[in-house]
Amino acid sequence: MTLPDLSLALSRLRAAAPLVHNITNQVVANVTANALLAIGASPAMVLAEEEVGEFAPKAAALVVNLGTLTAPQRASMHVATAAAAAAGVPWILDPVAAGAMAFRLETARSLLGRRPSVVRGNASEILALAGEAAGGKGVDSAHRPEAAREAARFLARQSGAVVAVTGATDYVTDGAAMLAIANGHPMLTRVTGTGCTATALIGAFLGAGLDGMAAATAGLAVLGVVAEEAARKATAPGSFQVALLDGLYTLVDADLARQARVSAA
Ligand SMILES: Nc1ncnc2c1ncn2[C@@H]1O[C@H](COP(=O)(O)OP(=O)(O)OP(=O)(O)O)[C@@H](O)[C@H]1O
Ligand SMILES: Cc1ncsc1CCO
Ligand SMILES: [Mg+2]
Repeated sequence: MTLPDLSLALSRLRAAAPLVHNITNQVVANVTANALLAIGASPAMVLAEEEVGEFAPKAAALVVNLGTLTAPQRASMHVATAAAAAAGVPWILDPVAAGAMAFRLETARSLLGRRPSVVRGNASEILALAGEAAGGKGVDSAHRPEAAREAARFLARQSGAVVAVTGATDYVTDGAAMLAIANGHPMLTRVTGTGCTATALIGAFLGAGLDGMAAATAGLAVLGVVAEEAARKATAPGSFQVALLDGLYTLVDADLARQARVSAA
């Protein structure tokens, strides 16, 4: 396939300033809200089962993240994704630790039936969803992304979603084409919620009207490019986290297009 054109992706996002509905975990709620504001989106964390069906149709995109899943949250996720699907609002699933616990795996599988536009996970999560390997070190991956490439392709074919598997190199597939994004920095693994941030950024690009392949590629390229610059400025996790947030705010289209290392894989 031709590579997604990232040259105007950021301008489109900033012009749209999409309202992004997040049902996410309690570790990263603040981090991802700040990342979405920095990139130019409007985040709202709306969780109650009584509210999500009203709110999801008003949003430009919905982000569903299983990181600190509880039974009430699961009920909210089913209401929100049904409402989003009915209203044509694109949504993205982050199946945090799906390989490590049965409740999450079962929840992720049932949500997959609600037709997410994108699923973004680490290698262990994607392998688990594809039924190929249980495990994961809690929320961290116990596998390399290369080990989950074909599982991602299988899962994309089976679910109809674009599947993104992250790690040192990220892979994005619609079940046929496969793209690699070779940006990023190991410091991303020393700050919590960078995968969740990747998912939220992809959600923002979906909300700006990009299709699943383009949104996933843009979101992952943005985070990777910004992380490289942040790692040049900061050499430890605390200052790196701040530099990452600043970089999301200062990044412009031309730098993204020049620094993104996206290729067919
Ligand atoms: N070794 C690495 N080198 C460069 N970039 C990396 C490396 N490992 C992960 N990344 C990047 O870090 C980000 C998060 O990916 P990761 O696969 O660690 O997510 P995750 O395990 O779901 O994270 P979390 O659950 O903590 O949010 C992605 O943008 C990915 O490209
Ligand atoms: C540390 C942690 N535990 C549950 S969710 C989360 C954030 C990274 O996924
Ligand atoms: Mg994760």
